Amino acid sequence: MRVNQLIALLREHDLYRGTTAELDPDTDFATLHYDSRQMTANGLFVCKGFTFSPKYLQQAIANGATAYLAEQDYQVSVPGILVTDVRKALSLAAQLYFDFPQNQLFLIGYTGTKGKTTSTYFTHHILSEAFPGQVAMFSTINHIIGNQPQDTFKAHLTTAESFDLFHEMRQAVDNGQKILVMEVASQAYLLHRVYGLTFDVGIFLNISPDHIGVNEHPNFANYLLCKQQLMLNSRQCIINADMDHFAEVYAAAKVSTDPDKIFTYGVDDASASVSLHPQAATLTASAFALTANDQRLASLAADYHVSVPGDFNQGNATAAILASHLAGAQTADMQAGLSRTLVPGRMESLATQHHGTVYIDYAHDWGSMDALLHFLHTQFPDHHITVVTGSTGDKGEDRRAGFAKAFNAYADTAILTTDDPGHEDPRVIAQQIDAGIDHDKVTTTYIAKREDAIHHAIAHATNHDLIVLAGKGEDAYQKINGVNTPYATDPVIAKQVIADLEG
Ligand SMILES: CC(=O)N[C@H]1[C@@H](OP(=O)(O)OP(=O)(O)OC[C@H]2O[C@@H](n3ccc(=O)[nH]c3=O)[C@H](O)[C@@H]2O)O[C@H](CO)[C@@H](O)[C@@H]1O[C@H](C)C(=O)N[C@@H](C)C(=O)N[C@H](CCC(=O)O)C(=O)O
Ligand SMILES: Nc1ncnc2c1ncn2[C@@H]1O[C@H](COP(=O)(O)OP(=O)(O)OP(=O)(O)O)[C@@H](O)[C@H]1O
Repeated sequence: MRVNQLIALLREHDLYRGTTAELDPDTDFATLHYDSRQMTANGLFVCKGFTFSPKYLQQAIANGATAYLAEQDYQVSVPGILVTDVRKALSLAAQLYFDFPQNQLFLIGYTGTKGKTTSTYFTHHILSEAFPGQVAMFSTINHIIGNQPQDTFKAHLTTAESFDLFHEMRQAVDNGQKILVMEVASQAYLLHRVYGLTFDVGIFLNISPDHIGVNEHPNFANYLLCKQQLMLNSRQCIINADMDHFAEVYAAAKVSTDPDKIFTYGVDDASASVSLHPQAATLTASAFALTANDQRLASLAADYHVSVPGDFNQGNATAAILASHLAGAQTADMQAGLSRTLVPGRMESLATQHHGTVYIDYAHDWGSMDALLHFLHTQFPDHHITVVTGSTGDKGEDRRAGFAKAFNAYADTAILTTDDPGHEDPRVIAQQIDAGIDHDKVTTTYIAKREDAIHHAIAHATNHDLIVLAGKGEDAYQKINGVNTPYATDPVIAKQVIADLEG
């Protein structure tokens, strides 16, 4: 990466402030990195981060950095390129270093408080029907950058740091991928991980208060603003017409996108581009039909079957249908892809012979718990609903009261247990949830060990029961006092309990 090209790019974005010492304009950096431990010879080191320390720059120089990119002059032995915003500069530098891989991909990005992972999986499955072996995916669970076993690996963040994002995009392109579907967290815009990136399709699923607090968003307005950035940075937009703040999100989309390229969907909504008509829901799947109000989408008018239950998943599926259509998939691909998609830890259902149906679901805040329990309560009103859950420590304290609210509305029994307590006492977290529970409506028990809580719930259930194991999905750890303590996972434990009980 030539320094003069980098400076030109930084100037284009009005980020460049000068250098701390003379830098040969023909300097060609062999490496770029933001982690001193990864630095190698003739590299450009990027100084960024809440916990950044100048000693990292010294270490990077010792490892081969011949210049640095930063917001301040660190007065070290190598020259610095100074910028007004180093996170934006890192994103641009990464694009240049990896030769703008996004230009060789059809890019689909999902934002929303809930449903990003599920919709991303739906879209990946549909597009893989249409374009086998050519669809990359960056989700909270897995990244897929090619077709070899080593090209699928676990994610660290919902949206990766810009450098890692463009690195993986480059690998995906080199592996023959033509389309990328990815999740775009609000944090990604807050921390400029996707700065300078334009999506071919940006989808806004929904928004409800979450991720507000220390190290996240200062308030809801900032959370909404960050999420709206996806609309401002997408060539075509898809928006859920039924969500809160729809008008504001639509207005944001219109700032940069012709209304002809903004598509909406809603339940029984004749004014949306496509209208979703829910059909029969079963304990383990759901079905719906679409009608098109925008004649360009007439081919999407059809019946669809989704292998994961939940009315909210019909909305997620509709978003995926629209996004896949814009990427070139056919209706038959959508029907096949949706019927085959299972999302790890999201509405996974286990049928038993004598102990009801067990759901494993990632619901870990009020919005998701409410959506899940509302669905079960309204669709299966004759069933008894038992929820096994805790709430994470060290963050999201308002989730505790939110859980109680959802239980009061829709649950019969709550078994409070442990879920990533961090540095807090899980019993105290459970007491805080319990404090909001109306005990005339909801029978509540505390069982500290999650494995025992799951056993208790299933063992006491009959075929009249729906048991929801909420919050952990397929997480294989409990975060306790800063340590990821191994945990067998909810599905493994539930399957074992069912096998022990039923043989
Ligand atoms: C508070 C926060 O958002 N932190 C994120 C941020 O950290 P940062 O850039 O401030 O860097 P840092 O971890 O303080 O480290 C400082 C710098 O020193 C460098 N370093 C460090 C040690 C060393 O020896 N040498 C060295 O050079 C590091 O490489 C880094 O550049 O950028 C890092 C990537 O470069 C992220 O890993 C990190 O996410 C933390 C772990 C995190 O948990 N973030 C959450 C809030 C998050 O982003 N969540 C969203 C999902 C939200 C949703 O569900 O919607 C996500 O996208 O996952
Ligand atoms: N459209 C939706 N509306 C409300 N709740 C939903 C919706 N889609 C999924 N959920 C609930 O939210 C949980 C998380 O879903 P998913 O992982 O797809 O969302 P996400 O946006 O990736 O979430 P997170 O940001 O928490 O990782 C699900 O397990 C389900 O309970």
